[in-house]
Amino acid sequence: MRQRFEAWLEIFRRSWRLDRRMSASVLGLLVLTNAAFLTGGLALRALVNAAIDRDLRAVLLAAGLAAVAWAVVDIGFLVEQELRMDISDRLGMFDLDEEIQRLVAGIPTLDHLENPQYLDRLELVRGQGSVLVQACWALLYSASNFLRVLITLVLLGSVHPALFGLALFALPPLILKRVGPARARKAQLAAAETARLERHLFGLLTDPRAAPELRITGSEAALARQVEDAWRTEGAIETRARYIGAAATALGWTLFMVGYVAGLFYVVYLVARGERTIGDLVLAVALAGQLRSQFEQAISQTAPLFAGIAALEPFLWLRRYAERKAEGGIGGPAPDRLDGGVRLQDLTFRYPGQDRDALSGVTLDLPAGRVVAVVGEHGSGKTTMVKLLTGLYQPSSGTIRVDDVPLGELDLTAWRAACAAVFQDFGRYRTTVRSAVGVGDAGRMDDRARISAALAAANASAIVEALPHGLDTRLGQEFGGVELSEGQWQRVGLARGAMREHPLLLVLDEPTAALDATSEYEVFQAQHDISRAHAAARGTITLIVTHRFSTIAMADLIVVLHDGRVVEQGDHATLMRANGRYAETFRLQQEAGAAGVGVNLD
Ligand SMILES: Nc1ncnc2c1ncn2[C@@H]1O[C@H](COP(=O)(O)OP(=O)(O)OP(=O)(O)O)[C@@H](O)[C@H]1O
Repeated sequence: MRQRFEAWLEIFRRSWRLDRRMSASVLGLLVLTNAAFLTGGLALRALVNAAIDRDLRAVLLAAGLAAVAWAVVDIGFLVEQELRMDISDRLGMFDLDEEIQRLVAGIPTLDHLENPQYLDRLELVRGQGSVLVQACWALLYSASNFLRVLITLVLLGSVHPALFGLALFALPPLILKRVGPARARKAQLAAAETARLERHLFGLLTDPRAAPELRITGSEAALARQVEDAWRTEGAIETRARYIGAAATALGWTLFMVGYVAGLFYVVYLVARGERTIGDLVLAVALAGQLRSQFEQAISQTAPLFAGIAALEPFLWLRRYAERKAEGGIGGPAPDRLDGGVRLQDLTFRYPGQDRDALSGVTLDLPAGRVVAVVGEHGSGKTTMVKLLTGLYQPSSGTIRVDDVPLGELDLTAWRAACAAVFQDFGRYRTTVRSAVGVGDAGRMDDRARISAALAAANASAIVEALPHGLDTRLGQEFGGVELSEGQWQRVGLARGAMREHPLLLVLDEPTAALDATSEYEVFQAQHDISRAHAAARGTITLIVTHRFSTIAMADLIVVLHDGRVVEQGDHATLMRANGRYAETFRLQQEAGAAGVGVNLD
């Protein structure tokens, strides 16, 4: 509750900072319209009294005052609403939405991207900045509206104290109105996972890369049905919530109308008995009618308020989550060079929601300045090890030490800046070639000389030379650019990985899977020289993950993983002499290579 209050207060402060004049105008208009409303009510009473006394001058004066007052109420409301919307849009889009994006992008690890709680919250808060600000201002507007209701009740009470009772009948619509949004909020959260699934499946159906497989397998119709099912499930959850909300609202207003009609009948009864004047009846009819529309307005303004509350909860959750995650990222700087190396100590990691470890009790020394190859069957934990080494995930237990300093005590961002990586799921950036390569080192995105050097290191210069605008050629057919083959995309990815000069840890996770054997050999030869140069400059460790053994015989250390554990390690000659798993697969691959068949460690 306190956090919510502080969040609203913070939004007010931000509104104020964004546009003081406009914020002050909205506040001023809220005060002015209420004062005008009270004046209008009093003028109406004076008008009725003057009419009964047949005092024409007083009638004209009161009528003029009432007309001006009601005009200020109506026009003031319209202007105030416009200004409020304007602040909400500006602050929401340019400040809060940006903050949400910053929070999302600023989380230094990756595990949240697989955390359903995180993804569901993100779904609810994405692009909701304006809704949050609108809610915050709607809170003030609602307060001003209730003040107006109070003024009306005081005026009604002056006709007969029993008319105060009308306020009680206003409670049911207020209370029952909350049922709808509360239900909708729960329904949205319950349907968030289905909504994500629907978007994912729809994305697959419209993704040109998935299209060939879908067409050949003929599974588009089945996938489309799944999209439809997910959509229906999502729709059904939300529709049910809407029906319940509508029924509750209808019940609330019915109860209010019963009280309203009863109140008026009572005044009519008093007038019939001669205990009240016709003037009292006119006042009661006018004010009670206003009371109804005021309640309607006050309650309708609670809709943006509740929408804001629905977005505030995930917003605050996301903030706390990002803060907690960022805490792990504050630490010492990365070393300038590696002297000892990186040590994995009893390292265990389990993915969220999984029932088995992806890595289990791994203890391993990666000596500075060495080329280390990690091999193992599919699912043995190679990529997981890479993700832990680059700080993308936090280990479940055990430690990683960089020259004896636990990775957890280093500033994660600084450590990442000292790493360079090419992953097997490399990105296909549909931008210019310059950006697609340059993003490999954000600080040097416009350094054409560095980009050309990185392309040369990845044996990709020839690809760029053949493009119509060289480095400035746009990639990606769907954006009117040039489409690359898988192997060409992979070389661009390799060039991106080569952007950072002299990293401390260079990771190549299956970097050549899309290349033919000759290209792969060339890439590894070139990489070998680059790795040696890096090693001499900063003691860089090059970590290569691959299935093809022919390319790693030259590594200084080969680590064989099986089922998340290290089962063999040593250089090629040692492992061949040991005649274990590695030696067996190496021989099989050589024989298969001669026969043109692929063999992995599986
Ligand atoms: N994001 C994830 N969520 C849950 N489990 C995962 C995730 N990524 C990998 N795993 C599981 O962790 C284990 C290790 O996976 P990892 O990707 O590290 O294997 P790998 O050796 O790199 O495999 P490959 O050679 O196929 O790339 C596997 O059992 C895999 O199913």
